[in-house]
Parts: sequence; structure tokens; C-alpha cells
Amino acid sequence: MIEINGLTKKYGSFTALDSLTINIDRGIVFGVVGHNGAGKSTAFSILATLLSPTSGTAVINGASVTHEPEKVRKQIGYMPDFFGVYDHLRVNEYLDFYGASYSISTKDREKLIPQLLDLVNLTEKQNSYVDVLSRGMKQRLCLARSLIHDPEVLILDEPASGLDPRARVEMREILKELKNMGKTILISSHILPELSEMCDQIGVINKGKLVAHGSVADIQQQLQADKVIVVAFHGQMDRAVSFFEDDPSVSKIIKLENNSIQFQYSGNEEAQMKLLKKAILADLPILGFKPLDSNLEDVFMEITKGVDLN
Ligand SMILES: Nc1ncnc2c1ncn2[C@@H]1O[C@H](COP(=O)(O)OP(=O)(O)OP(=O)(O)O)[C@@H](O)[C@H]1O
Repeated sequence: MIEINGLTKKYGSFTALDSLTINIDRGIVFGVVGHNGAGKSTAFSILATLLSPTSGTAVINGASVTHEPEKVRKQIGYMPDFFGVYDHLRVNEYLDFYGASYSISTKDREKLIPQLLDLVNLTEKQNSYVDVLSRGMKQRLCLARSLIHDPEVLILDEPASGLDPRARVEMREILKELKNMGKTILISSHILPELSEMCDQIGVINKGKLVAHGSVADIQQQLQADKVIVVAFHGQMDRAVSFFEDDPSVSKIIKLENNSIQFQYSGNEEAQMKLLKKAILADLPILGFKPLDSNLEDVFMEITKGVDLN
């Protein structure tokens, strides 16, 4: 559905997007995560036909973003990270205006707008002026606007940014509904856990490059080789340290307070079990042996940490 190949954007000698290559199948929710300035908006603006790439190609549902922008625009609904709303319009007038600009007939707009307002939970606000809406409501109105021509693909640049937790949950629920409607959704955030729940696949962008790509489980697995284990002892710390130092899968041993050590472990679960058994047989006074769960945020920080791309 979306084929991105070697997409690159340079501003002078600075490379904002570096050979991005991703294929996204129909009906998939694909999350793009990256720190501020990673290149997410640059990539999304190119896909939305608002920015020309320096090189590379992107094709959406068979149409090239560079050669057939008009065709692409009919297929996509785009929600930019910063957007303007016309404050002097009421909510329903605002959607009516955009519907008319997509040449949707008055009769169809009369049917469509209440459905969209219902989808984004703004029915009660249909006669309110846009400028009195809360930030969350404005974001939802912008989402409704991007849906007005019933596009197959949605390109949503940080749709939940600046929202409070409740408004984020509301936005997430709406996106789930859009996924159930069969839309292909490309969504960005700088917060990985926010995307992990609703995305089928995730791409991590760092300094313009895709540094990890796959299902949430795949991405988590990339780090499993580096899981962190904490072991607590009843004394004999020096003997414990030298025991674990001898294992080739153990690295970066740190002595913690309370007679504990922490180290990175690259073995699999079976090897980890054997290591614990060996430590007990060596008569080390072990009180606790605990692999730390790496949450998604840790995974993201690890993947984007110190990646030297230049
Ligand atoms: N018009 C421009 N001229 C020069 N540099 C630019 C321009 N637009 C973006 N950049 C740079 O390109 C890089 C990528 O920016 P981009 O907005 O795509 O990042 P982002 O991942 O969307 O970040 P954020 O989460 O902060 O929106 C940044 O270093 C930015 O300063």
C-alpha cells in the first residue's frame, strides 16, 4: 500500500532524512517513533506531497508522491503536527468548508458531517466556534477534517502531542475505530509506549535513519541479548563478582548497594537458568536473581542511544 524506497531529504549539506526504505501493507497501523528532530515530519510531509525529496521514491496505492501528487492527495488524509483552524468558523461550518473543497456535494456533506462528528465525539460541539474548543477537541476536529474525503490512507503526525492523558486515550480509541474500518495508518510519536499498543508495526528513526523496524515484539527482541540481571547476595561480594566475571555472556558488572550486583547478559533463557544453577552449586550465598524487564521506553532509548550514523 505504501512503498518507500531510499527516500532522502537534504537541506544544504544537512541530511534530515537518509535513505528511508519501508513497505507498509494495506490495513496496517505503522508507528514511526523518533526523538525531536529525527526526521518524522520531513518523511510525512514528503508522503503528503507537501515537500519534494532530494532522492528516492514513495508510492501510495500505486501513485507516486513526486509524479502524481494529485492522485496521492485523493488517497490520503493528512494531519500535520502543527495546523491552523479557522477560529471564526463553527465546527460544522469548518467541516463543511473542507468537504466543499473536496467537491463533495451539499447533500452528501449533510449526511457525512454528522457521521464524522460522531466518530470524533464532537457532536455536542457542532455549533461551537472552533476557537473555544480545547486542544484535544481541536486535534479531533483536525482528524475529522483529514477523513472528509474517506481516504484509504491516514498520515498522522503526532496526533496526540500536547494532549492530557484522558484526551490521549480518547484519541487512541478513535484511531482503533479507524483501524477497524480498514484504514492504513501511518502515525508518529516521540513516545514509543504510546504507539506500541495500537500499532501492528513500528519503525524507529534516529537522525534521519531507520534504525529498527518490525513488530513491537521484534523490536523488543533486538534488545534481549542485552538484558540486565540483578543478583543479591548474603555477603561474599568479591567472590560473586569474580564468579560472574568468568562467564563470557556477562558484561558491565556494577556493584550496587545492599550486597547486590547488576550486569548485562547476552545468553538466552536456558543459558541464564544454567548460570543460576552453576552459581548455586558454587555455593554463592544468593538471595535473589532477577532479570529486569526492559520496558518499551528502555528499548527505544537503547536503540537510539549512541547510534553513530555519520
Ligand atoms: N526547512 C528546513 N531547513 C533546514 N533544516 C530543516 C528544515 N526542516 C527541518 N529541518 C531539520 O531536519 C531535521 C528533521 O526535522 P523533522 O521536523 O522532520 O523532525 P521530527 O522528527 O518531526 O521532529 P519533531 O518531533 O520535533 O517534530 C531537524 O534537524 C530539523 O531541524
